[in-house]
Amino acid sequence: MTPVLEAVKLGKRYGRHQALMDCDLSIPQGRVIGLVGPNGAGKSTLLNMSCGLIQPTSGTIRVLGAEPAASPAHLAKVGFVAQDTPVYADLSVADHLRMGAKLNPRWDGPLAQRRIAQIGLDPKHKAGRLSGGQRAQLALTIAAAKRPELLIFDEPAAALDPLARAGFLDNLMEFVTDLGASAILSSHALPDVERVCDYLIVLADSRIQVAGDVSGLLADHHRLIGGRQAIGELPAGVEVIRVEHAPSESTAIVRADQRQLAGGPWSVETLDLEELVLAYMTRANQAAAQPAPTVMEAQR
Ligand SMILES: Nc1ncnc2c1ncn2[C@@H]1O[C@H](COP(=O)(O)OP(=O)(O)OP(=O)(O)O)[C@@H](O)[C@H]1O
Repeated sequence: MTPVLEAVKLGKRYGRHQALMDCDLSIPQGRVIGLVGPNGAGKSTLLNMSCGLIQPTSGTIRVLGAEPAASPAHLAKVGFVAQDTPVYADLSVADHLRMGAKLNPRWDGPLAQRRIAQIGLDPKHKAGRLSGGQRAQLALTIAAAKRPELLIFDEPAAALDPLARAGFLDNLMEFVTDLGASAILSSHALPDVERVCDYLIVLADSRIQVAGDVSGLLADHHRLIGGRQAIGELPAGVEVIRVEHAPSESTAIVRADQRQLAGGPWSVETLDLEELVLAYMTRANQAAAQPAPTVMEAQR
């Protein structure tokens, strides 16, 4: 099956600043993908490129088997809700739906009307007077009524209170299920990602740190606790993501086959998604803080 998003050596440079570098991705269809990473990691850059709003400066990106925004038909297959869920302040809710119907060949009017009624939005209400939560719901409704194959959200629930956020994410999941669509959402809220996403991308320091099915990633990563020497001499093939030494014991977050770890002088524990993400973000942060090698060192 064609990947929903495929990137090869994808890069984006803004002037002298490299916002994305050497990103390789191949995401299967039908997933809810969480894109996480620290501020300035390049998440919006990747999402904007996926929608064709900005162009790569190196490498390639394909969305649903074609270049992003390759044609009007391709544009219709992708629903995008940008950061801060922008709306036209002077237009009413009903105007937004009319505009959606005009611009989108597969517009599902009944779905849009039903949703607006369900969330209690007054069609006559000016969008500029909606609360952050109502605006997010309007934007979600418009994106879903396009009946896209892929929904892309840049921090969709950032401005919402916990209850509104839970409602918004439930609605998002309903849509994804009803439409049989894939969804990519960037978020800083790791519990949200853990709740709704089955595929994870950690982006930090302009690079993909790790990507894959959440269940597979959780099965492949472990917390090892043991003596400093044992944790310092792990078997070959065990990838250490993060290690911390305390006076009494050391802890390592590792990627390894469970069998490689059996019988060692350490205890093996499972990780949750938050710990896994933080381990990769910390590693990227530490790597970025290392001074660049001198020409002599690099040549050695
Ligand atoms: N139009 C632009 N011109 C110059 N630099 C930019 C531009 N857009 C983004 N950048 C820079 O590129 C880097 C990545 O930005 P981006 O917005 O993609 O990060 P992000 O991961 O979405 O961050 P956040 O979580 O804070 O929204 C940042 O250093 C940002 O300052």
